[in-house]
Amino acid sequence: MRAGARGRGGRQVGAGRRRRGNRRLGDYRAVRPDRERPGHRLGHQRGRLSSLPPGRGLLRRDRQLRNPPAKGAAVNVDITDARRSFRKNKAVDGVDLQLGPGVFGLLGPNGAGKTSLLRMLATVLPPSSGEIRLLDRDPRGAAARREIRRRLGYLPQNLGYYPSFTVVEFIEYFALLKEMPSAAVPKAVATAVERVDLGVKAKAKLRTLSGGMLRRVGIAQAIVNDPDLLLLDEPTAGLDPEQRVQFRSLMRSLGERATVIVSTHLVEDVGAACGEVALMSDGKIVFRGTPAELTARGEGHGVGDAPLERGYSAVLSAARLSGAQSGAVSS
Ligand SMILES: Nc1ncnc2c1ncn2[C@@H]1O[C@H](COP(=O)(O)OP(=O)(O)OP(=O)(O)O)[C@@H](O)[C@H]1O
Repeated sequence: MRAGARGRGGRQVGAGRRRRGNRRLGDYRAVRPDRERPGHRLGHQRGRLSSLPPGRGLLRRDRQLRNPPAKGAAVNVDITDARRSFRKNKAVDGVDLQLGPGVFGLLGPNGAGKTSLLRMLATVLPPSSGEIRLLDRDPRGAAARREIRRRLGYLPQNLGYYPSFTVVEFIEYFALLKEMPSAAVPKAVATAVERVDLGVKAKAKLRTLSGGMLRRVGIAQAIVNDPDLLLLDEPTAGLDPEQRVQFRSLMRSLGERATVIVSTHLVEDVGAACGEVALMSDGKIVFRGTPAELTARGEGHGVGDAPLERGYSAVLSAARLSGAQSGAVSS
């Protein structure tokens, strides 16, 4: 741990900021889902890729994909028939998921519903219907939600940054939002900074950092409280290859104790870091298994340069065909 990562900004984050920050992190009741997308709007924003509309056809709900965690393991995520619509658009359309510790990859094309699912798990987007239990608590209760948020780490797709904050100040700010004991904050911040390999930039202002470095600051704020449930929405976007390799190793080590869910478009990240993977299409989970099982689905008929990409494209094509057929039957 480097001395440079010790915070001087903790005292600068006053109660007023903390109250405001809590609201911005997403109040279940205050969410205006039809108007607003990201949960965080703390400062200047980096652009978001616009989502394409979902493909045609919907698959039937796939209950046999349920695969409970090993007996005796903590069930940190337990969701049954979770749905979230934005007007007529079914962003999440009947998802069942039970997850214990480990690294779980979430794959799927643009608009498949990955971010919406993660936002529900992050308690910033209430489901339209269905049951969600996180860390053995029901997030509909205010006290339970607060406890979940203390033990949660969330890197949204678009995290806003205060440009004039230093790296340490920013991560400290999130540590305080997560209600960590103030005495524990400086060490936790220093550890998080080191884990994302930003020790040399600890005192740098955020406005001076590159996009990839900012993403690493985002990862650091997500892990500062050593969360039991870590949700990462495209964490490796903008990271260089060396940093991506380091990040995968960080995920594997975090996943030994916590439940880590990573939404990504990079199938190599899934192959290298995830014990299990789910593929979403049109709001549904259309595949769940190990990366090796996904690879096997592409043998002989997938499209792509890498074996895992062929598995991905084969499952997706089958799901789209099945969705189109069920759409044709019902119409
Ligand atoms: N706040 C919102 N208001 C209206 N529609 C939304 C909102 N959030 C998501 N959607 C829609 O829900 C669907 C799922 O979007 P979501 O962002 O969850 O997908 P995704 O799989 O994360 O996509 P990407 O890979 O492009 O990030 C899309 O059709 C999207 O346009």
